[in-house]
Amino acid sequence: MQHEGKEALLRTEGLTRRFGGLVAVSDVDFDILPGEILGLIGPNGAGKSTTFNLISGFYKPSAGKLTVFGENCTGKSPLTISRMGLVRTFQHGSLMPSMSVRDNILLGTIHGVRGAGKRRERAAETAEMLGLTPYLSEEAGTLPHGIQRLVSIGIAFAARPRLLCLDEPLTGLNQTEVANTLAVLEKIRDEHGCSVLLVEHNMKAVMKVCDRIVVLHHGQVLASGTPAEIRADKSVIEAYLGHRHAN
Ligand SMILES: Nc1ncnc2c1ncn2[C@@H]1O[C@H](COP(=O)(O)OP(=O)(O)OP(=O)(O)O)[C@@H](O)[C@H]1O
Repeated sequence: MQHEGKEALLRTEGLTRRFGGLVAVSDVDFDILPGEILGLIGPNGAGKSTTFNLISGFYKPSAGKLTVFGENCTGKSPLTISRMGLVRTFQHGSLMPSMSVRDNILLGTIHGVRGAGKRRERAAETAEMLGLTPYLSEEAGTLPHGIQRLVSIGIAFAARPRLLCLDEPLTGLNQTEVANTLAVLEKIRDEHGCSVLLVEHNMKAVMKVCDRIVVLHHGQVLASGTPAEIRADKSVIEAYLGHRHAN
């Protein structure tokens, strides 16, 4: 499948994951295109984390196919997939709190950059890009939450992925920190052509920054389209309202 001449960076076809009798993700098809920020949203329990774990190799699919950068990656390990250029963060942070920001970012260069000098250069460039230069020598765990979240993105981006997958990077951030992080994501996309997959509950932020959005509900794709299309989609509105009423 091509989208206006663009070949997908990532494609799922019939992606399915069962946990015993529960089908967490069922027959999910979607693409991520070069240079786009794709939002993956859905009410609690919709299957977002499971999908995220499937595409980064942390879970093996029960059925279906995963293609990353044109290669069949179904059942491949997280390390193989990350070395190909799909790098992820984790919901509860991906940093080493007792290490400096510099050493944390250096962790992200281990597989992709040869030589200590080049690694330090990459870490410095990454910090500059994310506005983390003033914090390079600070112990990461002592920094404000918003800065720690950026360091987690910095570790992932230091590998210069072609596809950066972020698991709820905005949780617990204030408005200024959210705006700052969204600006960083746009910079990563605009200056490096890196695509971003954003799994996120902050709907306002998703609507603002994403080029396209895929909505999951009960483990299936309920809708996909531009933010304007998703905002106007009756089935999406019902899924979220129903969910809110259920709680
Ligand atoms: N390891 C697991 N074992 C059993 N069931 C699981 C497991 N992981 C997820 N599930 C179930 O699969 C369904 C989808 O869960 P998932 O965590 O993917 O949803 P989510 O959209 O990420 O939710 P949230 O927004 O609350 O994080 C839920 O019913 C959940 O209870």
